[in-house]
Amino acid sequence: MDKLVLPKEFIDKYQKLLATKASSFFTALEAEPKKAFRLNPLKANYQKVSYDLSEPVNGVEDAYYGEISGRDIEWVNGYVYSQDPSAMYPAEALGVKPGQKVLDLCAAPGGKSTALLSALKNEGLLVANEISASRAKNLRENIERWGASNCLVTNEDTSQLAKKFPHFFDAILVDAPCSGEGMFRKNHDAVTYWSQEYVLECSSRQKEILNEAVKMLKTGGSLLYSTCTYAPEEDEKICAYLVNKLGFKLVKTKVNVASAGVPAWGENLAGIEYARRFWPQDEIGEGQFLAKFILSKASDTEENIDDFKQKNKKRRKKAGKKVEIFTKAEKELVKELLASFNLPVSFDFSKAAKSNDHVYIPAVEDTSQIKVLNNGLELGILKKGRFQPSQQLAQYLGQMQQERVVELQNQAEFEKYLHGETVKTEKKLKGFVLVSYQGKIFSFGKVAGQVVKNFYPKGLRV
Ligand SMILES: C[S@@+](CC[C@H](N)C(=O)[O-])C[C@H]1O[C@@H](n2cnc3c(N)ncnc32)[C@H](O)[C@@H]1O
Repeated sequence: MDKLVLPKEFIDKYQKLLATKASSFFTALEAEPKKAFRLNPLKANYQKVSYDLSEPVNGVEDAYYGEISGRDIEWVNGYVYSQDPSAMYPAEALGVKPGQKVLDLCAAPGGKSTALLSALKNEGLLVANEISASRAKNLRENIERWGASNCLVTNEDTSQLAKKFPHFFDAILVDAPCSGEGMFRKNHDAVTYWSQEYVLECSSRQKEILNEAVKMLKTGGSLLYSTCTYAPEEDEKICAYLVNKLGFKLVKTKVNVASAGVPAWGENLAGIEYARRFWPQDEIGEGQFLAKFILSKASDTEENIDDFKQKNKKRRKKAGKKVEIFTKAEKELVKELLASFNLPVSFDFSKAAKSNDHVYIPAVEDTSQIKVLNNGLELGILKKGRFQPSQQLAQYLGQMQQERVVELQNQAEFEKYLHGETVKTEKKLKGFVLVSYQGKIFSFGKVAGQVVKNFYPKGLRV
């Protein structure tokens, strides 16, 4: 990588803000970035990976320092997620519990969503939203790999989402779009976007997003605000906005590493020292800021919330949701395939629905008025009287030990499969099987004779 060249305005700003500590900040920005990964506790035997697990990330469950590749079987089958170590702390600090209704408002590519899904343990709901359509596609793929069944992936504008879910969530993560100063060390090009005007622009956008987020949180619910920038305008000052304008209270989190929020940068707000700043000189990871809040009292009256709900009901009626018949014969086809595999105890086929020939178990029943990329667990597609299981189902079944599996014999076979080619098998099986490599299930295949036909999705092939 080329040498990091910081804008003069940036240097002057942090020289002033950090005074005697500035030189250690600038020196740390020239050091190597820290790399880490999280394991996926939703998968069977999830700690059986080929990586060195001797250096855990302090205070983050199932997280370790080290580098992984997007070609590794562990990545392909969702056993690991590569993440900046300091970016692991916001989801940890939110402290969600299985069964809660959680929103990740700015979710792509999904680092924090996958951590929230691990914490939810398949119970409750995660709505993972991303405003950019291309980034939302990537989010969907990462969530599919994780193998969870309780996630709604949406591609919505925050205000539209707020209309849909008034005071609905127990916990919300706002990992806000920001000026990205914390990215400078690992991506030198990120510097080119930086200016003080951009910092202020980001700060206004963050307030707009939070104005909508508050409408979706229950009274007493938790909000975790995070950025990957050091700028006080986007960090402590936004905390002051949340407390002074939106009715939040700053609270302590279980994260006790890194540095404290700086009172002088946040209008001397009570509790700002509970916020955490991850500086590169803290030697944990790249840049990150986090603060946790409780919503003391929703500013809308209960009447307003009821009014919201009524309007939503009317809209749904107006949209005249098309009911698609999922016939008994179709259900039997799906059940027949599922019967060949071990299913998690939480699996509940009674909720299965059909839409445009796709069979799925919804995480949210009514999704009218919002753009949905994936709702719950996609089981597969009905095609000409046949049922073809989905990639998400293969990843979900990877939560359990399975018997109907074809194990690929070597790296060359694995790469062939990822490329979309068929492979040979000696196993006396017929029809749909799970395909695994190094004991890790990552796809469906279909056996005919001694050949495993490739069902790894075209969009994922490499
Ligand atoms: C810091 S990134 C999120 C990283 C993600 N939480 C993770 O851990 O992988 C911020 C995201 O917010 C999205 N974004 C920008 N404006 C938004 C808005 N108004 N509402 C929701 N998301 C927005 C960006 O496209 C970007 O993907």
